[in-house]
Amino acid sequence: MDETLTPGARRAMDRAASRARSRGAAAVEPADLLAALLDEPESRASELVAEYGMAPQDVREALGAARLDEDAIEAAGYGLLDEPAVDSPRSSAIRAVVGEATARARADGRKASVGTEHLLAGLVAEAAFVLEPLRDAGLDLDGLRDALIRDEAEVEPLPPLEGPPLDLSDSTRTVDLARVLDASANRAREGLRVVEDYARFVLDDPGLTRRLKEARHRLADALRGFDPDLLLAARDTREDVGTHIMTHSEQVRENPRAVLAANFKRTGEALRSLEEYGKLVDVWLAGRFEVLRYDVYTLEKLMMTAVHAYRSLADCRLMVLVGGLPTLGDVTWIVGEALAGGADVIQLREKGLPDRELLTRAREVRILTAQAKARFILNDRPDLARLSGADGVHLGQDDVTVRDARRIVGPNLVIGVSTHERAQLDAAIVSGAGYLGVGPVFPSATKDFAEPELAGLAYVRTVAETTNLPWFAIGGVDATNVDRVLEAGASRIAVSAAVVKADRPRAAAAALRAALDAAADGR
Ligand SMILES: Cc1ncc(COP(=O)(O)OP(=O)(O)O)c(N)n1
Ligand SMILES: Cc1nc(C(=O)O)sc1CCOP(=O)(O)O
Ligand SMILES: [Mg+2]
Repeated sequence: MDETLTPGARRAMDRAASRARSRGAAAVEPADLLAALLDEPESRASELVAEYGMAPQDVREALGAARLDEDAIEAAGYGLLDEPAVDSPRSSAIRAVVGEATARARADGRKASVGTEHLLAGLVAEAAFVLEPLRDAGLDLDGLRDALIRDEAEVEPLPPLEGPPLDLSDSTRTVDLARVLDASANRAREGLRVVEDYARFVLDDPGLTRRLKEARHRLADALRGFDPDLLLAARDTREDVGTHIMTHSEQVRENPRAVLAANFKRTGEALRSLEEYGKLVDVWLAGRFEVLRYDVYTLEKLMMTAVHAYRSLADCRLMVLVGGLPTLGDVTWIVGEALAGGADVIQLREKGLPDRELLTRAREVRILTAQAKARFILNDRPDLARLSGADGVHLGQDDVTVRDARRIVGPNLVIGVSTHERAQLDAAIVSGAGYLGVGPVFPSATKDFAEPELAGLAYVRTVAETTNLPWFAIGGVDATNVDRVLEAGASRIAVSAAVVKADRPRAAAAALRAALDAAADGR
């Protein structure tokens, strides 16, 4: 480790590593660090979070952290680390967080020590997606961000301004204002473009790209409210003192995700500047920047959720839904066969089992999937998904909403949503779904659908053209028709009967896997 931590920050990093280990995760993630920071109520990070609306124990509860870990540790047979886990692998997100924290500590003039408040600032700056869901539970995230993420250039307090406020009848002052607006307009335009490039080229997501493009056009439209000649005439980039000031955190970007996070931040700040200084020109116009700023916050949340989902499901292609089996032994056997055949996601879909029995089965599937490095999704039940340490939960149109489920499962679990038509697809994406079920493609032996309810291959084609969020074609898919599903644009499928009711489940899964892999190689 190259950064120097205060004892409190070091304890937090060690606890984060223990939490990651107890989840069976390969690397420490931002949510591990957040929960670990709040384990000590006396830490500066805990005090700050309490100051901005949430008691640390409420945050942990909202994250599902403390109980989840204890249950997962117990269920998976892991022990908490006795030794400090300072050398545990860190995800790229955590590295960005610690890099930012180190830069913040330096800016505070405390070269020798990164404190818990700097780690919290790093999380707010580089991994805001773990804190976003806490807004619903009462966290004033904007206040916390304002308190922690001051511009480093601002650390040296400026002397108070003397003299009268901006006088727009004075032409010099008009030029000053025009310079502010021009610079902020450029920052907002550029920031949005960088973010759009991420949606377009990294996520390859047509829906998100379109929404960002629309936001860029709305910005351009609002900017027409200012006199363009005046803004251009006031531009004086060579003499702008700000162009020569580069902070450490502006120079270092660890990965494309860090570029994305920094540019959302930059765009939000520039829009705030346009809004505030715009009030001196036209209050109504200022309101348009405010609306745009909130839209950008929503897009930030959607995109960060998508990035998280891509990362957790990027390589997954074959989901097998397991359910309707008489005993735990049957479940264990089928899951083992499906995994051996190449399933990389197991969804436990049991209807009507007593909760306790369902949780026992879920915990068993969690252990089997973790051993095989596969994902585990629980159908219908966010509460039991959290208790069993699942990677995610699947919700249908009649199940609890994504918003409500998020409050139960916390920020880390992926939430999948069933969609059967275009309107549901759009709504699921906006709701923050991490992946989608797309079907029913064909009549199913597992679930009854009336003929008009079949979404068919046409819907598969629509989804393929609309989003690049991970999605699974589902409903009657088997070895006889999988090629048609793949030709329609699917690259992932979810099946039940084709594997669970097969004479040789392992071979059935392997045949589907081979078809999926062949299609992926051909693309
Ligand atoms: C991947 C996937 N897609 C769709 C569903 C169906 O969910 P839902 O509509 O809630 O129906 P039930 O499975 O609960 O009967 C799914 N489970 N998985
Ligand atoms: C549970 C379920 N949901 C669907 C949907 O379209 O939302 S299709 C389906 C059944 C999936 O099982 P099988 O592969 O045996 O048809
Ligand atoms: Mg359901």
